[in-house]
Formats: sequence, structure tokens, C-alpha cells
Amino acid sequence: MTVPQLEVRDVTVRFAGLTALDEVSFTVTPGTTHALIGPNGAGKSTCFNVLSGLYRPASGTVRLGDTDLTRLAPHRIAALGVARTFQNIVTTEGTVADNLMLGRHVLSRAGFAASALHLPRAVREQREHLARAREIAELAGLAGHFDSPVALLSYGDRKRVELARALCLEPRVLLLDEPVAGMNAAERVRMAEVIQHVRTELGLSVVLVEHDMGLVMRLADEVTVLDFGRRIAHGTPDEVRRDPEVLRAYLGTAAGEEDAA
Ligand SMILES: Nc1ncnc2c1ncn2[C@@H]1O[C@H](COP(=O)(O)OP(=O)(O)OP(=O)(O)O)[C@@H](O)[C@H]1O
Repeated sequence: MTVPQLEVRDVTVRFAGLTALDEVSFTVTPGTTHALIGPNGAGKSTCFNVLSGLYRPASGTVRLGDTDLTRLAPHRIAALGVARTFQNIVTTEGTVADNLMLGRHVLSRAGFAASALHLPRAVREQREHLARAREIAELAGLAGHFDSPVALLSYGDRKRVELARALCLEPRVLLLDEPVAGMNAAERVRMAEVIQHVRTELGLSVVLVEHDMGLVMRLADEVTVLDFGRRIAHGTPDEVRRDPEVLRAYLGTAAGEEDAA
């Protein structure tokens, strides 16, 4: 799998007078983890919504290699290899296998009628998708839960089902929106290991929005810092941690707020 560079150039998003993103630029180097951080309201979710096609920017571009994603619908962007998870768990029904097979649906070549009629090609394809879904479940640390109902899993496992479902699209870029939000310490460590493992095994790029600075420092190769919609810093985790603008932005927020989120 070749992973193209994801390039965000001068992206501006406005909501009725409020500039949520103000000419924000950053580049995600293929095969790396790029974290997007900043205090509450900095514009991180808005940026994710632009990357995944939910918002169209007033100006600026998002490119994956040579392909301009800026005005494409979310399903087109997903089909081009940019998959995302959401802050809140959306999966509640069916087994892990059912949910991962839904994720494979986009990649199915055999039509609905062929599948419904159990034509040989459709049956073979279904079997292949199931085998791949099982591999992805293992990658995401869900090997023992493949046939379990999602509703019976722990919170941490359910968050990893979301991750695995995004991986079922065979993405080249994975957008993770607060992957450890609401997790306890042990679940956070496990999720960090899984993200690292998945990135190494699949060679994809990861864009991470996260308030847990420990996780960001541990996983990110590069960090872009937003504050009030502007990019205020960019660099390695160490560079960003020592940046005076970043310290000012974070100290300006309520004490402990970032860790608690
Ligand atoms: N759909 C919307 N309509 C109007 N304003 C919005 C909308 N979405 C976001 N905003 C505003 O844009 C700004 C950036 O919000 P955004 O949610 O992107 O920040 P964030 O960095 O993700 O914050 P948090 O860490 O709290 O999730 C905020 O002032 C927010 O109130």
C-alpha cells in the first residue's frame, strides 16, 4: 500500500461571524502520526470535519497526494482512503463481526442481488471479507471478541471496535477523534499500544485529536497546535511542549481542564 501525503493548506472555516479555523496549514508525512492539539474550542473537531468532508471550508485546500479532497462528499473521501472514528461510540448493536462487516460493505464488489441470491462469486467475496475482518479484529486487540455482541463489551473494547471498523475501509489515513476519551488508565495504555501496532503493521498515516497529553507525547511524530482557530505552533512533541505560545495557550485555560477532558 502506498500512502500519499495529506496536505492541509490555508483552510478557513467560518460559522456566522466566528472564524473557527483561520488559514490553518499542516502536512501529514506518510506513515507518521500527526497530533492536532489545542485548548477547548481551538478548532480541532472543525478541522477533522473538514478532513472527512462534513464541512466545506470557505477557502483553502485538503489534498491526499494529487487528489483534491476539499469539496468531496464524506463517502467519496472515505472511499479514497481517509477513514475516521468519532468521539462518541456509535456502535451498540450486533456482534463485533457484524459491525466490521458493515465497514467492509463499501469495498464489496458483488451487488446486493448477487449477495442475496448467494451466487458463488458473492459467497466467495463474503468469505474473504470475513477473513479480513477477523484479521483486523486481531490487529485491534479484539481477537477473543469477534463473535461477541458489542453491547456486552467493556468501554475500552467498544472504542477499539470503532477503530477496527474504520480500519475495515483499508484506509491510507486514519483520523482518530479523541480515541481515549472516557477511558481509565489501563484502557488508555492498551489503546495507545493498539494504535502504535496498527500504524506499524499497516503502514498508514494517523491524524490524532486528543486532550490526553501523555498519549500525544507518546504516539505523535509531529504536533500541530491550534488556538482560537489559528495554528500557533508546530514541531516534534518535545519542541511543542517547550514552546512559549503553547504554554501560554494552555495555562490560559482552566487548570486541569485538558487532562480531565
Ligand atoms: N457547527 C457549528 N456552528 C457554530 N459554531 C461552531 C460549530 N462547530 C464549532 N463551532 C465553534 O467553532 C469553534 C471551534 O470549535 P471546535 O469544536 O472545532 O473546537 P475543538 O478544538 O474541537 O474543541 P473541543 O476540544 O472542546 O472539542 C468553537 O468556538 C465552536 O463553538
